[in-house]
Formats: sequence, C-alpha cells, structure tokens
Amino acid sequence: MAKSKILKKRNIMILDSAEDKVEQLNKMAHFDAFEKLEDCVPQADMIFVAVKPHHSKSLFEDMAGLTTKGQIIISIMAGVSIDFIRKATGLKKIVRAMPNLPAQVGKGLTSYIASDEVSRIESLTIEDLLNTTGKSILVSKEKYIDASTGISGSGPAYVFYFMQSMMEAALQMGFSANDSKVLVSQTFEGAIELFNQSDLTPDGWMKKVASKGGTTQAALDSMEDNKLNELIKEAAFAAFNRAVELGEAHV
Ligand SMILES: NC(=O)C1=CN([C@@H]2O[C@H](COP(=O)(O)OP(=O)(O)OC[C@H]3O[C@@H](n4cnc5c(N)ncnc54)[C@H](O)[C@@H]3O)[C@@H](O)[C@H]2O)C=CC1
Ligand SMILES: O=C(O)[C@@H]1CCC=N1
Repeated sequence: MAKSKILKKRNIMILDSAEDKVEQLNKMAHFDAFEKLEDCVPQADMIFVAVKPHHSKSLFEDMAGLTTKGQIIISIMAGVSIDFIRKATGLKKIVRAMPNLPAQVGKGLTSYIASDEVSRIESLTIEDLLNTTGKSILVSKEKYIDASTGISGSGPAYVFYFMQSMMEAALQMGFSANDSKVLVSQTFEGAIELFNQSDLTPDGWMKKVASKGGTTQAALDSMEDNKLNELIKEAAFAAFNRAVELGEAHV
C-alpha cells in the first residue's frame, strides 16, 4: 500500500510498540514509523489495526482519548468483530478486512465489510487502498469475513503445505533441493496461469491432465482413496471456526 502511487510519504504513519520494529520500519523510504500513539493517532483519517487479536483490547484502551468521531478504524484482525471494535473504541466508522500475505507482492485478496456509518465515498476510497495490494471483495455479511479467513486469509499456508509435500516427494525421488523447488514452483505457476486464462473448472483441468489409465489418474485415485478432498475442506472449516472462536473471545 505504501509503495502505491495513490499515497505519498506524508500520507502514511506506521506505529509499532516494539522498538526494533520501529527501527527497522524507519529504514524504509515510504513512511515514518512511530512508537507513541499520541504522535500519530490524533492526526489520522483512517487507522489500520494489525495487532494480534489478543492485543486488541489493551491497544484500544491505550487509544482512548486520542481518537475523534469521524475517524475510520480498519481492522485486519482475525475474528475480532465490528461490534467489539465499536464498543472498545467508541467509534462508529468501522471496517473489517481480511487480507492475505501475497498482499506483500501486490497479489493479495482482501475481503471487507463496513459498518453503516462508513459513507459510500469513504468505502470506495478504502477499496482503492485495499486494491493497491491486489484484489478485494466487498462481502454482504460479517460472517463472510470469518469464512474468507478460512479460504483466502489462511489459504496461502495450505498452498505452501501442498508445495512442501510435493517438494519432499521430489527429494525422496532423488532430485536436488534446488531442482525440487523449480519442479514444484513452476508446476504451481503453470497450473494457475492455465486456470486464470480459461473458463474451465479445476475438475475440467484435472481431466485434461489425466489420461485414462495413466499416471495422473493413479495419483488422483490415491488422493480420493485417502479422502484428501474431505481433509482439505475440514482444514478450511477449522480455520473458519477458529476465526469465529476468536470473535467469541472478544465480545
Ligand atoms: N499473517 C497473515 O497472513 C495475516 C494476518 N492477519 C491479521 O493480522 C494481525 C497481525 O498478524 P501478524 O502480522 O501475523 O502478527 P505480527 O506479530 O507479525 O505483527 C503484529 C505487530 O503488532 C505489534 N504490536 C503488538 N501490540 C501492539 C500495540 N499495543 N501497539 C502497537 N503495536 C503493537 C507487534 O510488535 C508486531 O510487530 C493479526 O490480527 C492477524 O489475525 C490477517 C490476515 C493475514
Ligand atoms: O493465522 C491467523 O490467525 C492469521 C489470520 C489469517 C492468516 N493469518
């Protein structure tokens, strides 16, 4: 977001309570970093909150008295509800967003929802900001933020899990670590490119790769026999349920 053209250096202030983080952040060209809330919160139009969910209560307590009515809170914390943030801050303009790690390279996906008090124009500005990190989707109900946490928020880790397993298999087949990495990363990149450039479903593409009685079918049969499809869905729901549980701890 900081690297995007729509924000100038003076438009962004970053705060972290850890001294070493502030030192690290101050070495970057795109913004100034701060340690004290009173040095930046009062001047902000929008306040992005990106601490761990269990640090939110004390952060909001420390922010009391520094905020003003028109400010917008944009939380990316998993599970923490708009209602909790509203009660903890006394502010009414709240946005809940769930980004994912590829935002770091402009390939993120952020789902978001805004409280009724956020105006249409403010919402569009926020969407523009979120889109600097990739794509965004506006969801119709807050529960979809928790649901998208289980798909896109945590999802990159599932992809890395799959990559790790395939790289381990390649190593066991005798490839070097470097060749294993190339074999797997190029396979993922190629498959995604194919998928994105057509209307074919993943199932349709699987059928294109698998020749009858061939190697791919042997692999797919093994996945089906082990109910991998069920296991992956169960994992996504575990993340979704954990987001709901985190929310219940913040009421
Ligand atoms: N890591 C990910 O892929 C994603 C994380 N999130 C959410 O982002 C939030 C942060 O997660 P991570 O970046 O993984 O954690 P992190 O631990 O790397 O970053 C949190 C930062 O908050 C700082 N901090 C803690 N208390 C503070 C306070 N009172 N005032 C100022 N700074 C404070 C810490 O020093 C740390 O630098 C979480 O709420 C998580 O649910 C959301 C989507 C994706
Ligand atoms: O693991 C977590 O709780 C955070 C939220 C989504 C990705 N990381």
